[in-house]
Amino acid sequence: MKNLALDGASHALFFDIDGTLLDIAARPDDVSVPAPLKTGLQQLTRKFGGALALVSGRSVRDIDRLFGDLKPRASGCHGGELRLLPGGEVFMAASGRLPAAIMENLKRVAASHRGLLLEDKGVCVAVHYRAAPTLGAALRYELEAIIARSGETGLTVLPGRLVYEIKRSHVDKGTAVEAFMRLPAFAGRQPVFIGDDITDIAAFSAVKNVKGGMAWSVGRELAPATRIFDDASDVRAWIAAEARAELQRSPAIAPRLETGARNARLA
Ligand SMILES: O=P(O)(O)OC[C@H]1O[C@H](O[C@H]2O[C@H](CO)[C@@H](O)[C@H](O)[C@H]2O)[C@H](O)[C@@H](O)[C@@H]1O
Repeated sequence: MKNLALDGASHALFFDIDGTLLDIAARPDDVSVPAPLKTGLQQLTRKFGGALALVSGRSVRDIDRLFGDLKPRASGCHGGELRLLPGGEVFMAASGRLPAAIMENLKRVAASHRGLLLEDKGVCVAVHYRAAPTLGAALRYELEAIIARSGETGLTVLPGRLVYEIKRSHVDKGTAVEAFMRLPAFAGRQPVFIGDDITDIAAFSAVKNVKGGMAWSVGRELAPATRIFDDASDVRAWIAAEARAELQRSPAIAPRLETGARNARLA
């Protein structure tokens, strides 16, 4: 078991979701969230004084669909959405949905090639090509041409795991981490970001800009992160061990998810 020696009083924890907390699946809706992961995150939220957030490319709405009652502090759409308080309001850090003309073109492209999947997440959009991996380079070219032809500035095509994300350029996972670090629950703590993908690099850089901040990658070296975990199950095992240690430290805390979510909201 990994002994990473984090201190609940002085660190803050940020987790990417797909490939970090959850195993990669064929389609976005095929992932499953093991119940022990939810209770583990709930215990860690308590241990770290509420200084824990999920920072994802998924929308916050989708995060809540997956994690149910947990409703953690979260950023969705690669920094485009922010929920700064557990169970609180979701703020749009990016300016609204993508223009209708761009959406139409993205839908046309997705429909014209077998194996492409368009995921409309509101302030960002994903075009998945996991089922058509050979399309990667041509698809990127086509998506960038759509953005360029639209005349719309401030949009980026961000490559991820067999996916291209179309998002506003002024937000990313790094700006999301910075927003959380300004909150009282996080301020003065040393942030740790755990992620597996190149879309996490902005967040890795953001935590490394804070004195004592640490960037930990999953499954591969991803500078400026250090590879710590082998895969998502390794991350989940570490969370479970940390959660067990926290339960032993304060056994009076009821492990039921509902209770934990309420406690997290108070943190
Ligand atoms: O930033 P993350 O929390 O890691 O989210 C990144 C994207 O994850 C999802 O797509 C990826 O995972 C799918 C399920 O395993 C997989 O089928 C797909 O190929 C991956 O790209 C999600 O659908 C996206 O919206 C997220 O941006």
